[in-house]
Amino acid sequence: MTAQVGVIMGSQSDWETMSHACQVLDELEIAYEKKVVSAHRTPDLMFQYAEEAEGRGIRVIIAGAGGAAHLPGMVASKTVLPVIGVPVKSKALKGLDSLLSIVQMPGGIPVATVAIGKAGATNAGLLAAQILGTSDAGIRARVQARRDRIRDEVLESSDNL
Ligand SMILES: Nc1c(C(=O)O)ncn1[C@@H]1O[C@H](COP(=O)(O)O)[C@@H](O)[C@H]1O
Repeated sequence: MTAQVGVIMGSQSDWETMSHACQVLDELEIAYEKKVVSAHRTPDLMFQYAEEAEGRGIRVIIAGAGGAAHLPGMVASKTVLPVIGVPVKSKALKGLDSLLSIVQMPGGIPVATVAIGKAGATNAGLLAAQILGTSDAGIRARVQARRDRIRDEVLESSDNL
């Protein structure tokens, strides 16, 4: 199946976080590709990836990076596909640096920024699914079923107090 979501990250060390986005996509039966691409360390590959993604059938890009997290914004500058930025938790500043680097885009080039770390990566997977779901009833139904399951788990959690 052709990948509809491109999951990219600045370093292999981001995988622990970004794997949570991929888990959601697996769960919702959405085809994706995953790759290490860095604005800083592999700038030519980054531009090539951003320029070629749409032509390969990618519809949404999830980009995770930590520290001076320029990857999501730079990718967004080279494609009109929606880019979801995941701030990876950094050691020195606990991801606040990543968050601010990703969220404070100049007007005109948006990056949809989620929360720092695992919850953000999970939500990035869900947001990508919801974007694809606007034109795919099957994905919409699977997202709704996941919501229903979470609701039921929360309602049942009172029984274990
Ligand atoms: N922020 C970026 C970019 C980028 O934005 O292009 N490339 C790598 N990195 C980040 O550097 C951190 C440390 O990377 P290493 O663990 O490889 O030293 C990672 O969180 C990565 O996302």
